[in-house]
Amino acid sequence: MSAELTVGIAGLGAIGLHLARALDKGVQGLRLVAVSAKDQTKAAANVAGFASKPAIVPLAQLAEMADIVVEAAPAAVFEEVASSAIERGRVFVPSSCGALLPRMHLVERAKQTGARIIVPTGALLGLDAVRAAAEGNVSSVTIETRKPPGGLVGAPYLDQQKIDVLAITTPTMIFKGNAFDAAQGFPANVNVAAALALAGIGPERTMVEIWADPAMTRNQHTIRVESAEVRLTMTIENVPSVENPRTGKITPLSILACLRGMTSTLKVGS
Ligand SMILES: NC(=O)C1=CN([C@@H]2O[C@H](COP(=O)(O)OP(=O)(O)OC[C@H]3O[C@@H](n4cnc5c(N)ncnc54)[C@H](O)[C@@H]3O)[C@@H](O)[C@H]2O)C=CC1
Ligand SMILES: O=C([O-])CC(=O)C(=O)O
Repeated sequence: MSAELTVGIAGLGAIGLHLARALDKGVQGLRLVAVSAKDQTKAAANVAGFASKPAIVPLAQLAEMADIVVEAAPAAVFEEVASSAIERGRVFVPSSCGALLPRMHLVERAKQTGARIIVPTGALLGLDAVRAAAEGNVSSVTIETRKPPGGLVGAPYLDQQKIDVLAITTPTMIFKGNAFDAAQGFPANVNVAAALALAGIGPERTMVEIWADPAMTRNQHTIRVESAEVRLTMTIENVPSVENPRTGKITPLSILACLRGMTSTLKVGS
């Protein structure tokens, strides 16, 4: 491994811009070299004060410049970012990991090109423990997500079911099903369910409940795992980002910790 790994970031929103700023402040062994954005002028203004300005390039060019490509863009452009990184044998770090579930051929392709796909814990917690449990005999994995209604706005499932989420006045379960269907119906809201499914027993067997709760001020996720060896119950309460209330502020921090773990001498947690 070279002494320094270069990083490219697709998307400069709630996740990407925070991560870019943190990398620019200096992280041992990592150097931000390129970013992609929908609005180039805004992106140029965003990186204008950086100590080391990254190049602003089209999505597919990130993989030409960076060892690690972090995807932090809408799920609609996931495939373009993922494919270019995987074809070049890069380390691909997806935020929109719900978009990976129907594209597991990318994992097969990565085996051929030598790329790695590293799904960060993101807005969730405890995926180290879930992965450990999954080495044994797991009988069930569930996640219950509760968000303020504003954190669910725009989900295709709500349109299909004609649910006006902003009209909800009491805690209401708006979805119950498996992680695969949850990711399809809520592509910008429950990437956490996809990450949990990938860490544990897969998207068909991982069960998801999504609640719209007007009393909530945080995005809350509770994981429950039952296995022959262990019982896990874990809750995270995420402060929503100002830029995007669907996204918890912990997410760019989690990705930063994930990247740091790729170069650090001491790495804690498996
Ligand atoms: N894995 C996890 O735990 C979490 C995943 N997410 C997901 O991560 C992704 C990013 O989330 P946020 O940063 O909150 O979204 P955001 O909406 O704040 O930022 C996305 C950025 O991508 C930009 N963008 C749009 N089209 C683009 C294009 N063609 N090329 C380059 N940039 C483009 C937008 O202008 C925006 O600045 C979303 O898919 C979100 O659902 C969000 C929270 C947690
Ligand atoms: O999973 C997601 O896409 C986002 C989320 O719930 C959070 O940030 O709490």
